[in-house]
Amino acid sequence: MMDELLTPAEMSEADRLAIAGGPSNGYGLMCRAGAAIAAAILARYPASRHFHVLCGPGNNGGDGLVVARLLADAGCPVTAYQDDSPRPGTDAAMALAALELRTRPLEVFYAGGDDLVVDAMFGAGLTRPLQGNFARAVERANASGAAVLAVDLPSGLSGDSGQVLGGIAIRADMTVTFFRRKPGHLLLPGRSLCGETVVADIGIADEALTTIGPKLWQNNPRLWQMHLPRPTENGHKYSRGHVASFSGGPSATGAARLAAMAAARAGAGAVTVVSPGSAMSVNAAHLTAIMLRRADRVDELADFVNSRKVAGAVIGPGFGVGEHCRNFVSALNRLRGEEVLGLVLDADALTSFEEEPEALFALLAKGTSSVQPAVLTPHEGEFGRLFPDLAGAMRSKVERAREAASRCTSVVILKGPDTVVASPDDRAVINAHASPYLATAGSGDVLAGLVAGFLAQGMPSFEAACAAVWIHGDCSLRFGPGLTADDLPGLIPTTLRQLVGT
Ligand SMILES: NC(=O)C1=CN([C@@H]2O[C@H](COP(=O)(O)OP(=O)(O)OC[C@H]3O[C@@H](n4cnc5c(N)ncnc54)[C@H](O)[C@@H]3O)[C@@H](O)[C@H]2O)[C@@H](O)CC1
Ligand SMILES: [K+]
Repeated sequence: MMDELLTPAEMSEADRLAIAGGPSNGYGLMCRAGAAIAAAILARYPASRHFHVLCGPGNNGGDGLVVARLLADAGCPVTAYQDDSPRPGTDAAMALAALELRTRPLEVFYAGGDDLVVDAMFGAGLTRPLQGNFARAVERANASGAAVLAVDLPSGLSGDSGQVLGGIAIRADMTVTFFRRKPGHLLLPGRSLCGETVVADIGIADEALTTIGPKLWQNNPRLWQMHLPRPTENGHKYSRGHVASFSGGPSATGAARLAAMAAARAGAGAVTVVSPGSAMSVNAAHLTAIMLRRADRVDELADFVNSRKVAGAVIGPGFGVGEHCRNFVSALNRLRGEEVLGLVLDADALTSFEEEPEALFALLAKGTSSVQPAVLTPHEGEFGRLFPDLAGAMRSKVERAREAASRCTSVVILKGPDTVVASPDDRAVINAHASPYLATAGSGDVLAGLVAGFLAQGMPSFEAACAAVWIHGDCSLRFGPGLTADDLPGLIPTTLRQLVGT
């Protein structure tokens, strides 16, 4: 499985373990890294007019020096640029000694549109914003019109957070990294600066992962496919999970119906829209396969959940912000682990606790180890209301989601073009499987319903959340332009069929 993501610190630990285990030493690994890059260049950009290799002072620069040597050996017109020679005794110093070309200072670098630029200035070791000749080289490379291939990471980009340190970074067409991807390859804006990312095998054995124990993955069906619900021959509708989706008032009913339809398409055997009396007729006019039940008060809600064996609930989309919402969330949470198996809180159910997030966290922490955690599905705005100190880009999106999941003892789906799913047990995924067309009104309601549909069928919360995010994204990729949230539920079966068969 290649889905593990390693932070730069974990990657240097993998390097260390590989070197300790042999047979390659550090210089050997560097030569393999350089060879993988040179092979990618000759395969993808063989007709470049000139090859410019920009080298930094560390091992990333060392990889570049190996690339320059191999390209020169292959008869390519190549220039290597480096300002400060690597420290004596380092692997990069060995790479420089083996290079028969004389390096040029970075300030003379200039590329034309038919050239190839190899960015080997900084990789995992970037610690501060690019300045001086490095920053100017980045500007010239980005403005050149030449194809750009980044070694390990585009220089200027943090491999940890996917953020650009100091506002300037290489914009690559292709990035070749080693052993496993890093979070910065998937988180934005990093992902868009990497271009196509290729992972090269440089001889680091997978056993290194056993020691490192990474808990972050790229979201992929391999992580959760085995948990997807499959109906049994003798199942009946309630044994396939009954989902309740909570409607707002007469002018805010559509979101609950979208969530309800998604839950049904996820395979829940029965789905009910629970509606205030004032919106019963509006909901009734739009529902067929989905059932309808009135509940204005907490006791009506509890009665319904208990008598109809509700196994999953989604509340928040269009529900309305305020005390009534807080009371319903509290009531559902009390039933969690007793009758309601899985609870999804979205939109207004999150915003309703804006003034007192700790009250929500205290509610959600009540679970025993046998109770599945609730699932919260905030976008950045809602996230900022519940976790104001974690808002903004100062910390990596993965760290922020993990901290939030731990605080609220729940699985957190921090939505966006680089959605992160984090579990209170520290597992997390980054999702890159989605189309930008998914940014459309109501799409989050469908996601929340999908999660509830899977939870109601007994899927564990983290796996249910990861599956819902990926499947939601897959639907958007298959539909493309013109996608509306109404289209999404109808697209779910084709994706599910590919994952679970017929
Ligand atoms: N044995 C290994 O560890 C291997 C490492 N590899 C390469 O090594 C790279 C990591 O090497 P390093 O740890 O040496 O890190 P880098 O080569 O990314 O940079 C390290 C140096 O740059 C300095 N620096 C950081 N930010 C700077 C800035 N903005 N301006 C000026 N100087 C700055 C640091 O103080 C340090 O001296 C990987 O990205 C990969 O390309 C590969 O060769 C595979 C094997
Ligand atoms: K680089």
